[in-house]
Amino acid sequence: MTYLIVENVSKKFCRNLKQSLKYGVQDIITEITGTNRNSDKLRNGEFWALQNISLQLRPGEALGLVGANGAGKTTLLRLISGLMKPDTGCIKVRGRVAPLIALGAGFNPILTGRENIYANMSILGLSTQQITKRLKDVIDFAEIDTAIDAPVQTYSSGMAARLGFACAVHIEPDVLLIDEVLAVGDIKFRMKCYQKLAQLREQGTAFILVAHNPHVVLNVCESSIYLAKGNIITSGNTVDVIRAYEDDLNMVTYSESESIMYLPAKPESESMGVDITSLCFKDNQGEIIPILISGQPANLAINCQANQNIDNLNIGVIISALSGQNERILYITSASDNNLIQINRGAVEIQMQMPYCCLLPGLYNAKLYIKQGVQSLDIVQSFRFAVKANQVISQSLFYQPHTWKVTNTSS
Ligand SMILES: Nc1ncnc2c1ncn2[C@@H]1O[C@H](COP(=O)(O)OP(=O)(O)OP(=O)(O)O)[C@@H](O)[C@H]1O
Repeated sequence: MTYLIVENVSKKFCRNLKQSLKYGVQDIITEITGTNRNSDKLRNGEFWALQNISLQLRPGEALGLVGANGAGKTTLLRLISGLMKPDTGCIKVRGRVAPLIALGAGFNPILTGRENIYANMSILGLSTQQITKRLKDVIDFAEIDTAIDAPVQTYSSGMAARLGFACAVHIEPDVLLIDEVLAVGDIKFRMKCYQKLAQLREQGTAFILVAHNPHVVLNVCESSIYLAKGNIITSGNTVDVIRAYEDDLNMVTYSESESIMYLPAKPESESMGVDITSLCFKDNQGEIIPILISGQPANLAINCQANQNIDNLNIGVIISALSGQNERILYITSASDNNLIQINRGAVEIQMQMPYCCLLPGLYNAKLYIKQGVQSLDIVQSFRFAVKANQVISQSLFYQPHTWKVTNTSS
């Protein structure tokens, strides 16, 4: 049995409002008159928000939908929920579909929470009697208490979101469409939502979960689809799909030509005796590594030109993540390693050798300095590099190289 079949579905939009309205009127006329709409062709100013999308959903199945902003995820959920019609292809749904697209957005602000429960759940297909029977469970789940008889416009966004989620899950849908909504609410309520979803799943509810955060999809869905610019890039096992998505996310702003950074030669008057000439990562064989791999060796090669023999050098490396909050991840100095460095006149390569790169997949920035005591001799503010993984490790904060060992301890 299948709850949902999406077959070769495409949807086009037009960004120009005036043109879009004109096309809308044209479409209505051709639909009424039954003439050929040519809906598989783009008209001037139109673009495909989704193209030839096919998927199936069986009872109890959880499908993750990942992709960058504008990939078409919400559009797909809107089509499945019946809020929009596809331009080509067809969507077959068996049973009741509950869209949780924008939690609380469907509420009427001047109606009370209780009135909104009736309005919302009846739109989703329940009779007044059925709603009355479930009312207490919905209010309890949403933890709204006495505020249930106050207008929804007096609710905090968290309260409205909780009420929206409570309504959707208590209609006991066959297919639940969830768009990013699990990101709302406090941790306690989020845990409750996950438990409720697991319970619904056991009862046979299937769902599609859209999330920007790959952790959420990895935790909940066995299979996933990665959408980009309206097309399916990969589908199948969530672990493989998330790996492909994360690799693309990390590489999108990084080109391998950045893997070695050359620094312009300084005029003699500006040199402090030692100048950094290039930076790159190398493997243990001395080959340049264009992209680091979590868990594999990586040696930061700092090439310098020294115009004299110098000793007592302190090399500092500060690594921060370019994704996220730009927080500092690593701060290594040769001085704190009790390893003040001595170099001879001429060209020299200093390596900061890491037997394992413990960084997670992502884009990073390294800041480097060479100091002698408090005197700064050279500094590089920004050397960008990328890290990827050979396995999915995004549920961790860093990569810990490890092996497993079993010892039989029975005598
Ligand atoms: N009603 C509309 N009219 C015109 N363009 C639209 C309309 N709705 C969506 N789009 C466009 O279609 C594309 C897909 O949008 P959609 O909202 O489905 O992406 P998304 O993957 O859900 O993105 P996000 O992660 O930012 O929510 C985008 O380029 C968007 O600007």
